[in-house]
Amino acid sequence: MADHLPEALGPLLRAARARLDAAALDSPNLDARLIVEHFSGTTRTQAIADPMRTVDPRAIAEIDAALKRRTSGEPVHRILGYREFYGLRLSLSPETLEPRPDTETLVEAVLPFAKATAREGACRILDLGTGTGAVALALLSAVPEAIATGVDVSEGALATASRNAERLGFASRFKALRSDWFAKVSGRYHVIAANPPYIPSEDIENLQDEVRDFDPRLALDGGVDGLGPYRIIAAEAAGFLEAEGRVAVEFGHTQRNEVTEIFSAAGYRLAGAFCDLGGNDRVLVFEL
Ligand SMILES: C[S@@+](CC[C@H](N)C(=O)[O-])C[C@H]1O[C@@H](n2cnc3c(N)ncnc32)[C@H](O)[C@@H]1O
Repeated sequence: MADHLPEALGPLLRAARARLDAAALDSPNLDARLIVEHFSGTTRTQAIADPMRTVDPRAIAEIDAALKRRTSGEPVHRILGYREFYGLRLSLSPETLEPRPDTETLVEAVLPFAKATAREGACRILDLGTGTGAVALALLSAVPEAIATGVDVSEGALATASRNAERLGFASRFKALRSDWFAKVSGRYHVIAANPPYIPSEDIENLQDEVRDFDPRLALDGGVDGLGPYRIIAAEAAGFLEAEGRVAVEFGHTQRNEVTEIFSAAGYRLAGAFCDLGGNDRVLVFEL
């Protein structure tokens, strides 16, 4: 029988943490806090300042259900329905990858160039495989003069990206485009950014359960060697790049040499290489 959850905020948090701890989850403290705060509408400060504050019974039932989903392996942000990325709250849907902190490296890698380009008059950004819109919307938040097109082959992902753009106040500067990479793209861009699927097909089964079972396969599977999307991007980007524009790609931390070779063979020069917060190779920026 499930434990009865207390109705006072402090004890409720402790009980939630104990349940997740007992299920041997990686971050029981953080997950318990996120779940309790989200469904009770309370803040960390309230939990500290007023731990005996009573939580509504309906919220307790929702917290109970969320804890059950979490202990059966569903990622905490799928349960909440959103994830923070570059300071923006992005809604998720079954068709979108959960944006990861590592991808903020891609935003940081092109930001100085995007800002400088915007100062000169215009900055058009193409975000290939936009998912929730994470990369495009983060860049729009940091470069107020920029406009962005988010491309995805998934209709569901594009609907989520458009909703995120609308809710964050970027709708007038963000366009969602359904396209198989460049197939329907037109015009020229100062920045072409992509975090494409890069897992080799045969490795998908060996991914962590939370990734394999909850992130869409379309967002993960990069083909036989995981490099298929890079070959397409390297072969076609030049036709959509402004003179002196930049192409920036995220990749798996063991793929730096292969990605470099693919872009070098297509005539690009390396303009920058960036590691993620864990010190792994993560992003390369190219110019023609
Ligand atoms: C790794 S996810 C990245 C999502 C988002 N940019 C992020 O960083 O959180 C890759 C994205 O590429 C999209 N995608 C896969 N194949 C595609 C294709 N052929 N053309 C356009 N987008 C594609 C997927 O739907 C998914 O949204």
